[in-house]
Amino acid sequence: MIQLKEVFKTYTGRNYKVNALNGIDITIPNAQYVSLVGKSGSGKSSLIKIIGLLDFDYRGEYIFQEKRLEQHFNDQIISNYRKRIGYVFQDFQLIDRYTVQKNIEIASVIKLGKLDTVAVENSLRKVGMLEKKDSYPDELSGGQKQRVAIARAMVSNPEIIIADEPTGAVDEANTKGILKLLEEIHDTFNTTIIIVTHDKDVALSAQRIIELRDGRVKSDIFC
Ligand SMILES: Nc1ncnc2c1ncn2[C@@H]1O[C@H](COP(=O)(O)OP(=O)(O)OP(=O)(O)O)[C@@H](O)[C@H]1O
Repeated sequence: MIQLKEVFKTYTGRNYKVNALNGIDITIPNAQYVSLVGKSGSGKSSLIKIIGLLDFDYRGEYIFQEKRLEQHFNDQIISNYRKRIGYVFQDFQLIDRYTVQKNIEIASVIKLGKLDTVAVENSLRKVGMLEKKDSYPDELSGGQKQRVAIARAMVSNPEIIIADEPTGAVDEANTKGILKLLEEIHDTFNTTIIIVTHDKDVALSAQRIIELRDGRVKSDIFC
């Protein structure tokens, strides 16, 4: 379970101060499939960076699987927590000069601290991309690249997948394929899925839709 209690995030610079999150209270039980929506600037990215343990500079409380996360945690502890989260990005963030397999292998080394060839093969199989393991990212369609990115997220067998606009750069047919894949992962492995989207249909594919406005939860609907 993920719990955020009264979370505030402020960006400050020499000439600016932006209150991006203004008291977020959210509980997401394990194995829930959630979409996070809201207008541009409403705080979605700020929120998933905190949930995804990519930003510790906030006020409030974050409880991750019953453990309160502390901002002074050292890198080793943080990376142990990050292993439990898989990230999927709109622009795939694959390394173009490496094959599909090598991309996943690198993630295995980073996330697991070792090359786990079985985990690499399994995650490519799960997303139906094992046959393309020797291809380079620029030989793949957008939908195929996103499948590889999902395989990369799966390599550490994460409890949570955070997907930031995963269908933002693919066409309608591939959007359906990616949503089906995320749904299968959710159903098969009980993975918690948090998907940020601007697309109403994508949002509706989730079990729950949380809408942010001005850094606050505007609505929280169970579908
Ligand atoms: N690094 C930063 N420095 C200063 N302000 C920032 C920074 N990142 C975000 N902001 C501001 O914080 C607010 C929330 O931004 P955030 O990126 O979280 O919103 P969002 O809902 O993800 O937007 P989008 O849909 O456009 O990605 C906005 O006013 C934004 O300008």
